[in-house]
Order: sequence, then C-alpha cells, then structure tokens
Amino acid sequence: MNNFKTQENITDQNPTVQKAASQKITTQTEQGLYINPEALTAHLPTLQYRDEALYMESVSISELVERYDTPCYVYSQQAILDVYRAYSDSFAAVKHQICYAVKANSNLAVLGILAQAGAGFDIVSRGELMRVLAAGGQASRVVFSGVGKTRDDIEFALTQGISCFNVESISELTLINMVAKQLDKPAPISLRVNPDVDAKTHPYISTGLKDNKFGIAHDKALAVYEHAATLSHINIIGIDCHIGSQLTEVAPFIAALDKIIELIHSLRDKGIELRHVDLGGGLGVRYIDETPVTIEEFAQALLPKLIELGLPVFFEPGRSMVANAGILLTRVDVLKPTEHKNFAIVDAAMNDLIRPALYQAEMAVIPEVLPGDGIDTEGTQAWDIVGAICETGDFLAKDRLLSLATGDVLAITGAGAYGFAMSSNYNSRPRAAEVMVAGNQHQLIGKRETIEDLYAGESLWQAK
Ligand SMILES: Cc1ncc(COP(=O)(O)O)c(C=O)c1O
Ligand SMILES: N[C@@H](CCCC[NH3+])C(=O)O
Repeated sequence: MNNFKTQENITDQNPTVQKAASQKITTQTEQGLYINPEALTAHLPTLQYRDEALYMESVSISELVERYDTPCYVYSQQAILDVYRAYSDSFAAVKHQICYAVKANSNLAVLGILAQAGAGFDIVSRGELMRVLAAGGQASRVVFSGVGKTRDDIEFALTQGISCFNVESISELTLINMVAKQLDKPAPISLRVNPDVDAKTHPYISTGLKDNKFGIAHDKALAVYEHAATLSHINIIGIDCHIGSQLTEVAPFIAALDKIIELIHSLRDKGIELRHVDLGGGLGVRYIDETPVTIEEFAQALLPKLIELGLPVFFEPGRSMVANAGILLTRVDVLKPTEHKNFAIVDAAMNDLIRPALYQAEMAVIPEVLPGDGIDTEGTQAWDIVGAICETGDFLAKDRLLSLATGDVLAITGAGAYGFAMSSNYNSRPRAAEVMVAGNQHQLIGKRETIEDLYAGESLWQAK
C-alpha cells in the first residue's frame, strides 16, 4: 500500500533534486515533472494537509471520497467567498459591481452563494440567465455578453429586466432595437469594444485581438455608438471590453483600459455620456507555479485611472473566482507501464475535464489523497494520467513523477473553473458528482448522472 511518501521516493532516487524538492512546487527532471503536494497546497486557499491527510476547509478528502465516490468535483464555499471579497475590498475606492462570469462554473449552489454575497452576473445565454434567477440572483445585476444572442435570448433578458446588453455587432444592435420596440421597453446597452490588445495568453482564450470574433473594432466603435444613439429603443449606458482569459500580467489590461478611456472621451465630445465602464474578466490564476498578479495588485494598477475617470466600474471575473476553489477527485483504475511510457488510466477523462486536451493546460495532480490497495508499482515513475476515452488527446496530465497504485485517489487542483461546466457525455459517460464544502459540512450540489439519464430524452425510430 502506498502512503504519503512521494517526495521521499523522488528525493531518494534523485539526489540532485533533493534540496529543491523540499521547498519548490515543481522540479523538472529528465523523466518528468515532480510537483510537491505540500508546497502546492501552501498556495491554495482552503486545501491543506493535516497530519499527512488532505483536507478541504475542515472536511477530510477521504471522507468525501467514501461518501460521494469518484469522479467528483469538490468546491470550497470559503474560497469562492474570499475571492469575491478580495475583489470588492480591492476596488472599494470606486463604485463597482462584480459580475461573476457564469460560464466558469454554473452550478446553482455556486451562483446562490455569490448572489447572497451581493454579486452580479455575466451571462452568455438564456440558459445562464435562468440559472442565475433559479439561484436567487437579481436580473438587475446581470450583464449579457456573447456574439450570437438570439431574438429569444434578447426578449427573455429584456422582459426579466437585466442591467445591460454588451453588444458585439451592428446586426445584434439592430435586433435588440427591434425586440425592444416590439416589447415597448428600451434596451440598456454597452458596446463591447475589441481594443486589439495582445492578452499574451493561449490563442484559444484570447478575445481582444482584431482577428478574434469578439466585440466591435476599436476604430469603428465611435461610429457604431453614434448609430446606436439614433435608434429609438436603444438606451446607451456603458462601454465594455474583455480581452482574454488567464492573463498573468497587468499590462494588457492597462493597454485595453487606456483605449477604452480614449473612446469615452471621444464619446463625451459627441455628447454621449456613459454611466459605467465594464472591464470584463480574464485575471489568471496559479495552476501550478504561475505567478499571476494578485487581485490587490490588479486593483492597485487600475485604480488611479478608474478614480480619475469617475465612472462606476463592472468586472466579469470567472476563472479567478472559482478555479482554485475546486478539485476533481479521480481514482486510478489501471496502471499500464509500457516500454516507452507509463499510463495511469483513471476514472475521470476528457469528458469531465477538457482543459488539458483542448489547451494543453497543465493542471496539478496530487497523488494518494486516499491510498489504494491495488497493484503497486516500484517507487516514483513518470506517468501520463489519462482517461478511458477512445481519443489520444484524452489526457489529464503528462509526464508526472508520481508513485501510484491502482485504487489510489488523486486530486486535480484548479478544477473549479471550466471543469464541470465544460464536461460532456462523450463515450456515453455520465457526468461526475459535484459537492460543496463549508467549514466542517459538505453537501451534494450536483447529482452524478446515471447512464439512463443519458438516453432518457431519446427514442427508437417508429416505422409508420
Ligand atoms: C465576455 C466575457 N466575460 C468574462 C469572461 C470570464 O473570463 P475569466 O474566466 O478569464 O475571468 C469571459 C471568458 O473569457 C468572457 O468571454
Ligand atoms: N474555457 C477556457 C476559458 C474560456 C474563457 C471563455 N471566454 C479555459 O478553460 O481556460
């Protein structure tokens, strides 16, 4: 049986990393990457070791595994609220609204605790708005982003009384005006401006470059605002931008803000006065050993310009609110060492967590949160942690130095954002359970799907 001795195993075998491994989060060797679980969790807000056992808040992970089984997402309520408060406190010097980006994690319990804390929400579909309302959120604190809002979406959002549509094209503006006229209810809008700023992030999650589908080009925005001002049922109230996700530096945010401020001045010159500026989301998190700017540093960098501007400011954080509040627990089913590579096949897969497959995202794996009593392997080796799906791209982590046995439960950290929210049923796999922890309490907040659930809405062809 394994116990929590991975670090000793690796340092025994490889004296060159002996000292480094004791303090550093990562040690890269020729064989693979070693992640020191204790150094990693020292940077995670509510995940920590007590007597070599892993806890989230005051609940031991082994208790959660025994109760809810694997694969299972677990979220810390405290961690989510702490980040929300960090945003609120850091921007206290300006009037602000934190509109949590629902797409990052749209579980009702997550939305509910944020709604209770006073958060607003950034949504991209009618479905997300319905979730916010079902969780007790207020429509009057909702901003609606997205490039493809339908007539149905617009009608529903307008009827519910959302705060603002972040408009991404002229054709959307025309449609919103038309729907608003039919309902005889003027629509509050911002234009989402694409400032053509390099967010220096993965190309799939960069949204503020002129080649990206998002927003209205910065050099066209003034003309589109002037056009919007002529429309009978459009009420111009703000300006918006969102340049990408997992930004670790503040410079791209500042570059985008400068361009937005320049536009606000030009709009004032044309007699168009705005009531708020929305700077989107995008602040990055530490998955392993990245060093993104903190929320406090982010605020300190933006505040002088925002105070001078004198407009209320909206933010739409998604990842930074929830990523490090969540883990994905998964069990090692099969160990398959081969001549070239060692594969650990676990019970979670790309259908549960697609970020590694889609963006080659590196997420940390904590071994042996519950030791298995299955087939052990000899000490620390490099493993690819893979799912059982029939895709070569089905991996959760590659070349990780770990000591594994079948039955071991592993925790993938940073899984609170874009984890369950992006999951699917590929290969007819039921989606995982979701659990929330608060203090010494825990609760199932998302039931594991059954296989019958997967085809409950389907029917056999009936020949006539
Ligand atoms: C319009 C908009 N707002 C907010 C977000 C949230 O971004 P993040 O999760 O990086 O904070 C996104 C996603 O990137 C988005 O597209
Ligand atoms: N899904 C992405 C972020 C997308 C942001 C949405 N605009 C990720 O996991 O990193």
